[in-house]
Amino acid sequence: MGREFVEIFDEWVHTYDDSVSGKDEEYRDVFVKYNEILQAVADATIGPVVEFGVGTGNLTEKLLARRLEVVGVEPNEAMRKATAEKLADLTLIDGDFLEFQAGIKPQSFVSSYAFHHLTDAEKAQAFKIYAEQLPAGGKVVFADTLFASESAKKEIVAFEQTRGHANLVEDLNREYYTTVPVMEKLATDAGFTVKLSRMNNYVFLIDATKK
Ligand SMILES: C[S@@+](CC[C@H](N)C(=O)[O-])C[C@H]1O[C@@H](n2cnc3c(N)ncnc32)[C@H](O)[C@@H]1O
Repeated sequence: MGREFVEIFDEWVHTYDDSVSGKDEEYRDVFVKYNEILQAVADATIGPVVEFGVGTGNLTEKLLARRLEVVGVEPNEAMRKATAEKLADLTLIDGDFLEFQAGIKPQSFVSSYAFHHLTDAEKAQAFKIYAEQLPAGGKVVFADTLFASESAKKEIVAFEQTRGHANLVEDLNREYYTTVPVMEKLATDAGFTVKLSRMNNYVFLIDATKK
């Protein structure tokens, strides 16, 4: 579920690691401090952990470096193949934020740069699923683009338009980037205490702990 954007990554898989390292001018601001952002997610995680939207495995590597038990969930076949080549021992399954058979009892659900593929209604559903599966003290740690408000989003989209970043503008309009107050409410309503911290001009760290 929420898989409507999966095919975009059939192409992007070939250049994704260039994008995150700042070589794609349009996305440079989105990926500012990429490695620190992923490290912040990994540092806030307790294992065993289910990671959604693994992509090319960059967050996974940081989780494994902490010696956490990880099950990767990735709906795009080309991304699964790229990550399996890098991390041969990783348990990596086809699935998504809402439908996954991880086969472990996780203490955390984590993700970076992917939760915006879900509508806000699907995000609410996801938090409920995680609340049911986690013990008290269990974590949801996501890094993703969020906007302070709908008007802040409009201003940023207009700014990117003026500087000719048409692909980024299309992405921001097409996918389900939500706001800080909405994300706080979705997590709180599902039974989490949530802390949001700004990581760059786009990305926030969402650190939620089950009550
Ligand atoms: C922008 S990439 C992020 C990759 C990696 N996590 C990172 O931080 O670089 C988004 C990833 O989410 C995956 N994805 C798309 N829809 C998804 C869904 N509904 N559930 C889980 N992952 C999804 C894509 O296939 C892609 O690998």
